[in-house]
Amino acid sequence: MTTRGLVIGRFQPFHAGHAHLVKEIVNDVDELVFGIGSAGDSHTVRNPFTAGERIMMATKSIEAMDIETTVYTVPIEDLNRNSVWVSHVESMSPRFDIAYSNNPLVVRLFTESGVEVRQTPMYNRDVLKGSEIRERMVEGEAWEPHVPDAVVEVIEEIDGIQRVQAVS
Ligand SMILES: Nc1ncnc2c1ncn2[C@@H]1O[C@H](COP(=O)(O)OP(=O)(O)OP(=O)(O)O)[C@@H](O)[C@H]1O
Ligand SMILES: NC(=O)c1ccc[n+]([C@@H]2O[C@H](COP(=O)(O)O)[C@@H](O)[C@H]2O)c1
Repeated sequence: MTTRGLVIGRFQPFHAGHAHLVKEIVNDVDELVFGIGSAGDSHTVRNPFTAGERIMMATKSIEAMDIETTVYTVPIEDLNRNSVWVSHVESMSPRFDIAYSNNPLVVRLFTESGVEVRQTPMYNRDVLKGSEIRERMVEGEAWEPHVPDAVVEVIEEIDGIQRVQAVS
């Protein structure tokens, strides 16, 4: 039977740590659901990019990684009710067997719902962190080495740096 994993994060933006994460998970599963969380949010300091923009970043970056695994990208909006969030995620996603996250609330909600959760190692977390990369964009410091080339291209296409600076 096909084993399918779900990973959920905001990916604001998709960075090199996320690329490591995807490589790690696809060693484990036959198919991956890539959940874009807080999908309704954009144009804020914490969530500058729209769900569509994040889908482009993730899809193009994962495509360039040349992996065999089928990846489904699914946008998932927040819900102001943690107790039913897992059902909400399940209603938006292909069926999955394992959820991958290091977020304590996400781990708790899936575990309480009886879903197996696996945690994965963090790589070079000093720099490979969305908040750090967004800060570098605001300050005009080098952020490009820390994201896949495809993300640099998408951010250029959408004039993303100007937006991140404007909403900061
Ligand atoms: N450097 C990293 N190496 C490996 N996994 C990572 C790394 N950074 C984040 N992750 C994982 O990616 C998933 C999604 O994370 P998220 O989108 O919150 O990224 P983030 O870098 O923590 O962003 P932010 O600083 O905006 O919260 C989480 O499961 C997290 O554990
Ligand atoms: N009640 C809810 O809507 C709820 C609960 C837990 C996680 N989430 C979302 O899951 C995602 C988790 O990703 P991060 O690990 O990047 O924070 C976020 O988008 C977060 O908003 C939403």
